[in-house]
Order: sequence, then structure tokens, then C-alpha cells
Amino acid sequence: MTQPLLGVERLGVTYPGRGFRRPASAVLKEVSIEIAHGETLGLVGESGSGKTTLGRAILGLAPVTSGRIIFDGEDISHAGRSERRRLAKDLQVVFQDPYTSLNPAMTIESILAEPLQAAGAPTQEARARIRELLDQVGLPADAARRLPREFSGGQRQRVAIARALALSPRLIVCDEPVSALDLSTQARVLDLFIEIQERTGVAYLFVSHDLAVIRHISHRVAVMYRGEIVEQGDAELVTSEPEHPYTQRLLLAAPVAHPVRQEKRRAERFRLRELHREQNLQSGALPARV
Ligand SMILES: Nc1ncnc2c1ncn2[C@@H]1O[C@H](COP(=O)(O)OP(=O)(O)OP(=O)(O)O)[C@@H](O)[C@H]1O
Repeated sequence: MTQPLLGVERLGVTYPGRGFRRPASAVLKEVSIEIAHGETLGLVGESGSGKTTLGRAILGLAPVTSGRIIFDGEDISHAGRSERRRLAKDLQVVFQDPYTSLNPAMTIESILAEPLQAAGAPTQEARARIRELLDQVGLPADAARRLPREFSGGQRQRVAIARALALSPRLIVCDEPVSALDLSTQARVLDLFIEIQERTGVAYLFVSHDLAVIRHISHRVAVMYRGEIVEQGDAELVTSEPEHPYTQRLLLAAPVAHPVRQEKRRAERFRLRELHREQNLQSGALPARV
């Protein structure tokens, strides 16, 4: 049986309180999601619903109070520092704000060299890989010598994507990676994410509050409301015929959809959906509408 790349099972996250004025609050309640190899699960919900916290818990940055996170068959819910260092090769992140996520004093080359050096890559190899990464994200080779401030928001986000790709991860948590960009740049960066996935087979947990963005990029969608997943299933279905009243409200408020995807992408989505269905049938846990 094919096991999912990531399985989050009844996850609970409670941040510790700070005395009477700020009591401990359960931010995630019994959250369960799965991501297959090469798949994009879009995570949508309003501000404060817990999307970032779920991404952070997967990355080991938020306290897991109940449930489990299984990555490639391994329980990583309480992974220590050295395990996290090892996991960094397979599990990466792209944050929302390309203006703060890149060190302004470092050249693009040093930014991209960091993960490669940490993984022990020899200098020549690292240089070649940096050239390859810049090419992959559509930046010129001479970008390596420049500083982040010399680039636009969209270009900086390309650098952040290149950094996440450096060690060929299998899953990238993308936390609102296009919300700081203008609409036409958003579309180009979203297409870059899709193109990279088609080329490398990387999977994404793609967090956004914008249903149109989620619809454009995802194979499947999970909808989060007040720390719970209220609906999940095939992206096309959830974003056109939602079952939960909250998703219906989101859809009413959503702007016009992005242009229709190419046939190739549809075929790929179909293949992944079938794979997922098969997987769930075999495990006897067929989630709604998948
Ligand atoms: N470190 C923390 N300590 C205590 N509470 C926190 C912490 N981080 C987040 N929260 C709370 O957890 C809840 C969920 O926040 P989270 O950032 O995960 O939501 P979100 O859906 O990603 O929202 P946004 O789209 O605004 O980023 C919020 O009520 C927030 O105040």
C-alpha cells in the first residue's frame, strides 16, 4: 500500500497561557490531513483560524499537545534538534514575506549556499547547484552576486523558493507565499510553484486565505475554521460546490477564479486523485469527497 508522504492525525496544539489575563488556548483541535507524494494540499481559512500554526507544528515550531505527525512513515511529532536537522533536507518552508525572510546583508549566493554548506556540500558543487537553482526559478546567473534589496518582491520570493529547493526536499510548507505580491506577480509565482512540482515531484502544503489562489494551485483543499478542519476534498469540488456553510461563505466572498489550468495539469490532478482514492480505500479511511 502506498503510504502518504505526510499524515497529520488528530493533532492538537495549545499554546501555554500567560497567567489569568492570557489563559492557555487550544489553537488546533483534532486536525487530520494527509498529503501524497507530489501532491498539493491547499489549506484555506480566515485569519486566526490556525493555518500557520498547523504549518509550524509540522516544521517543529509549535507545541504538539495531542495527536501525531507522521512524515514518510516516521513519527516526527516530538522530533528533537538533531532529528529536525536531518529532516530539514526533506522538509522545507517558504514564508509570506520575501522582504523579511532574506538576510539583507547577504548576497543571493551566500543565502543559497547556507543550506548546501550545512549539508556538507563542497564549494564547487555548491556553486554549480546555485547556478542550477537560479535557473530553475527563472533568475539570471548574475543574481548570485547581488543583494536582496536589488530585487522586486516577486524576484525575492523566487530566491526564497530557490533556497527551499536547495536540498531537493519532498515537502515544502508554503505559508501565504504570494499574499505580499501584486496580482500579476502572484500568478507568475504560482505557476512557478506548479512547474517546479511537475519537474521535481515535490509536495506542498499551501496555506492561503485566498480561495482563488488555493483553487489555482491545489489538487485537494482542506478548509480550516476556528482550529478545526471543517471540510476537505478534491479542489475542484470543494471550491465549486462546498458542503460546509463556512466554505460556502468563503466562496461567496472569493474573487473571480484564475484562468483555467492546462489539460496536462488536469490529467495530473486526476492521477493523484485516483492514487489518493486507492490509498484511502485500502486503508478503509475514505475521507469525504475524495
Ligand atoms: N506563539 C503563540 N502564542 C499564543 N497564541 C498564538 C501564537 N501563535 C498564534 N497564536 C494564536 O493562534 C491562533 C491561530 O493563529 P495562526 O497564525 O495559526 O492563524 P492563521 O490562520 O495562520 O492566521 P493568519 O492568516 O492571520 O496568519 C490565533 O488566535 C493566534 O492569536
